[in-house]
Amino acid sequence: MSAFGMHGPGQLTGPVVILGTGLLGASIGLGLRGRDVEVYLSDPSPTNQAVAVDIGAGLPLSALAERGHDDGAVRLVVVASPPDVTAVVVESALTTYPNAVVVDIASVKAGILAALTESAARSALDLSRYVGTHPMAGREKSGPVAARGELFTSMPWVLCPGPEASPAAQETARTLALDLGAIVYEFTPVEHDEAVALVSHLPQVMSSLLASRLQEVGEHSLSLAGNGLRDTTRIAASDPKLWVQILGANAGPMVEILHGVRDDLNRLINTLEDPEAPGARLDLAQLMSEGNAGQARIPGKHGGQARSYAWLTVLVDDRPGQIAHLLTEIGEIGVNLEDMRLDHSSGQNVGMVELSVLPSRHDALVEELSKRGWKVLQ
Ligand SMILES: NC(=O)c1ccc[n+]([C@@H]2O[C@H](COP(=O)([O-])OP(=O)(O)OC[C@H]3O[C@@H](n4cnc5c(N)ncnc54)[C@H](O)[C@@H]3O)[C@@H](O)[C@H]2O)c1
Ligand SMILES: O=C(O)C(=O)C[C@]1(C(=O)O)C=C[C@@H](O)C=C1
Repeated sequence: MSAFGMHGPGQLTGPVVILGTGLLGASIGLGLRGRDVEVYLSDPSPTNQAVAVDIGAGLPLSALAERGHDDGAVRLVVVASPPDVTAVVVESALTTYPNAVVVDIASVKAGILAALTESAARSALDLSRYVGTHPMAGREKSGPVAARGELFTSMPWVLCPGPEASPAAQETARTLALDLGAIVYEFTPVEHDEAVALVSHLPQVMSSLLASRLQEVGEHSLSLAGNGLRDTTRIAASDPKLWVQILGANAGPMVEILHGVRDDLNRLINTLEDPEAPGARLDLAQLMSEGNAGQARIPGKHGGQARSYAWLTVLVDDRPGQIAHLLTEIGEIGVNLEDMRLDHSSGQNVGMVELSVLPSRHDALVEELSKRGWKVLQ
């Protein structure tokens, strides 16, 4: 596995065809249109296709011929369909667009390459033009309405070329990812599936398991929900149809990891059943510090080393223009924001803007914002 740095934007040339215009397909279309690449969109759902066109992710595929192109002119096809139909859609794209590189972006990779390899053994399928890829960027929402052109900025994008993928096809796939601002990694399909089982699929399962505990709880208890619960359950809102396919296609690596989680849960249950037993407190401390050690290993933005940021909270009146005003003032103060979260206290006309900055800039920002009349909580 290896990682590649960024190059200047806008090197990909069209026409590009995107098959599947949901969250990911429409986000890729928006990102490419932002770089003036010619993009054509197709989706079996007329509504998803029309919405993607309306938000500016590209033109309907029917416009390809109207613009004087035949199928042979298409340079790149991005397959952004659900995982279970991806191999079939890739196969048909390789046939329909004889000169195009075809990439897919499905969340699991080994099964798709295996299905295509099997088809190629029976037919004249040209897998030198196919590269499996996976942008490690998404949202808990689906469909083109949730699409964002900047979704991929500074996020990992994995290339998983099969043995037949030509160097030119791999270069096109890499250029797509880099043009959309991603950091490119190269993994084998099997390495990829094992890695995402831990860093993507386990978090989804844990979040869903946790949130499912909330189904029966009374509203009285739920009214105490704070950020701990929100932070750990955001992705429990993800699309079940997509995740049934992802988990089903990566069952082997998941089962191995879940056995380890089960062992840890058993250990915790045993400890809590007798919290006064000798060594019990030490066990709990060890569990927490093992979590600390794992969390500290998660890389920060831009694929760099893990880094901790300092947070501050600014209270803003809940009226239009306040957040824009705050951000303008932070720009004037000259501090770079690393992250931002918004929250509202129920029943109060006040919003809370949580800002994260480099620790070395924290105190100066608190002081400057306070001087300018903002209410800052640290
Ligand atoms: N959601 C994420 O966070 C995320 C992140 C990275 C990769 N992915 C992968 O991207 C792909 C798309 O996911 P999404 O989140 O955009 O889902 P989505 O449900 O938002 O969009 C999927 C789209 O594919 C269309 N579609 C269905 N059958 C099709 C077919 N045969 N041909 C072409 N299009 C078809 C659907 O109508 C829909 O518009 C999936 O393979 C998923 O694994 C998702
Ligand atoms: O941020 C989110 O909503 C995601 O969960 C995105 C996420 C992930 O990072 O695990 C989920 C699945 C995809 O295959 C890729 C990205």
